[in-house]
Amino acid sequence: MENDIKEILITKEEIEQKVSELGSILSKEYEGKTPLMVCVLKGATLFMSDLVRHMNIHVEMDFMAVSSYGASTESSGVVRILKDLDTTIEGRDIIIVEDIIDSGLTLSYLVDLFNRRNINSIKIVTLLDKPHRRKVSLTPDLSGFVIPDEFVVGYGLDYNERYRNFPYIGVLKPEVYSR
Ligand SMILES: O=P(O)(O)OC[C@H]1O[C@H](OP(=O)(O)OP(=O)(O)O)[C@H](O)[C@@H]1O
Ligand code: HPA
Ligand SMILES: [Mg+2]
Repeated sequence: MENDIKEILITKEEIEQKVSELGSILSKEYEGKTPLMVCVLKGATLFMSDLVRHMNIHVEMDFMAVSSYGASTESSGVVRILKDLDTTIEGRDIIIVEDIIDSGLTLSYLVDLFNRRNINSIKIVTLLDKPHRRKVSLTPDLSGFVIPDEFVVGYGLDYNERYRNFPYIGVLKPEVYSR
């Protein structure tokens, strides 16, 4: 299983340190407010669950499932909503929590959707940003690591639903997805 990884890009310790920093920044930015943290399933689950434990303000959590990759390393370009929010978001301060922004298609779709629903504010926090592959212009408000144009897995990120449980971010060997 670990043989499928070409190199470790970000270690477990580096992730822990960064997530703690991001949690502190968000706690200060949202002091006195109760933001609604929206986790984009499934990739962002590990990041979200660690991030909220580094926030010392009240937060609410909700989950949205969208999918555009399937069993591929390229976005299909078609974003499908598989599960919508349970919470009414009118008037809320929304923090969208993502594991990675790649083409930007998933998030630009979600941001457009939220902006049509009378919210108070919206910010994007992502653990990883892969800016070289953007197909739409989109900049996160807060990002953990800018990474090169390689397909990565681990800490929530998958290839064909596997590798999400790896504690680090690793580059997948190309032969894994070309075989
Ligand atoms: O910027 P983009 O090119 O849109 O790519 C980023 C999105 O792709 C991945 O999700 P995916 O659709 O693979 O679903 P998953 O989170 O369940 O793996 C990832 O978790 C982001 O949500
Ligand atoms: O590099 C990636 N890895 C896993 N899932 C992804 N979804 C967009 N980019 C990636
Ligand atoms: Mg995926």
